[in-house]
Amino acid sequence: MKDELILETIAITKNFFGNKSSGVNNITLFIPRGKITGIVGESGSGKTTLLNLLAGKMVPDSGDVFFHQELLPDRENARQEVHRSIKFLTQDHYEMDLNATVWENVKAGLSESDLHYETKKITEALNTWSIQHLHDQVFNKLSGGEKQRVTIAKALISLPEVLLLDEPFNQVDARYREGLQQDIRNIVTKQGVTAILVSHDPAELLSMADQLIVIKEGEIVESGSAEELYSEPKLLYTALILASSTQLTAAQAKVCGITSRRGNVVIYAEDIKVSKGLTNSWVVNKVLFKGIYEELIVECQKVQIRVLNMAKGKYKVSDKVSISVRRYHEFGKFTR
Ligand SMILES: Nc1ncnc2c1ncn2[C@@H]1O[C@H](COP(=O)(O)OP(=O)(O)OP(=O)(O)O)[C@@H](O)[C@H]1O
Repeated sequence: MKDELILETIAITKNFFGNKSSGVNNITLFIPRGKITGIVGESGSGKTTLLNLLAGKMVPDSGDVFFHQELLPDRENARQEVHRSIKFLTQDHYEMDLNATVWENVKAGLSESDLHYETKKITEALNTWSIQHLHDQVFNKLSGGEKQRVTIAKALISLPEVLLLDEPFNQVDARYREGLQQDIRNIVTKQGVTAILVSHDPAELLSMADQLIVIKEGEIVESGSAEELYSEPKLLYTALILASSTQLTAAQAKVCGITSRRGNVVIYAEDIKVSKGLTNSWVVNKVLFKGIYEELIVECQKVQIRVLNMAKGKYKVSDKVSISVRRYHEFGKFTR
């Protein structure tokens, strides 16, 4: 069955100061209802601009945005229902009352019909987002992560149809982050909310997004399921942005035992195995601590590659090792 679309953009362009290298260019995009769409791209590629256009916070210079197949009105003129149906969650907390308490802020997210159940609804929301103990604290005095959880609680208390998330978890510490990601997933699957997520964390996008859109210089350059794009990236840009990896020329790849006909090789850190024995022609240059695993930088004939190593402590700097490459990706010289 075909996915029902909730938001569509047809050839939208937004340039700042007439500068064609900024903003977004000619983007046509279909957002399926009840799914998480992830948007990924290097800094300045236009991700936030695209979210602003989808939220009606910016008006495109040309092209149209449709919500439920109707032209999306801009926020200034928008009917209240559209405002309530599309929630935009940023880190600047622009919709929060900085001097009001957590309780008052979350209450401000309630729709009129929910006001009868005010206490019950707010208590539930505070519990869901683990902020019940902060209910009488002033918003401005909270930590970055606490502010973010209050902002999410307010945005979701009246169950919007679409939730736009711009780097929603990057101020939240690791202890809460996974829980919040799971909560957003649950809201999407159980309540049918549609989420659009911008993040710089590939692991977050790959684990959360049903479909991924890759943006470069304001244009969509690749899209597909998270798994597809990770396993079979068509572009060098996508491979480098989605995984911890090493990019090699054909000559450098030869040192790793790879004959490349296309000229550019990318090896994901997880696809290289390091061991002691056999040729031992590689040397461990660096051991990077990454928490539950390590990344090793190993070198041979001036070629350095990045290797994911789960056996923490097994290798130290200057150790001689052998490598075997399980999988690699090849790209043409001019593949962007
Ligand atoms: N209000 C604005 N006025 C002028 N230029 C802007 C404005 N907003 C964005 N831009 C420019 O448009 C381009 C895209 O910016 P945008 O914030 O959408 O990128 P991004 O992909 O979200 O970046 P980041 O990952 O760093 O947040 C950048 O070159 C930026 O400088």
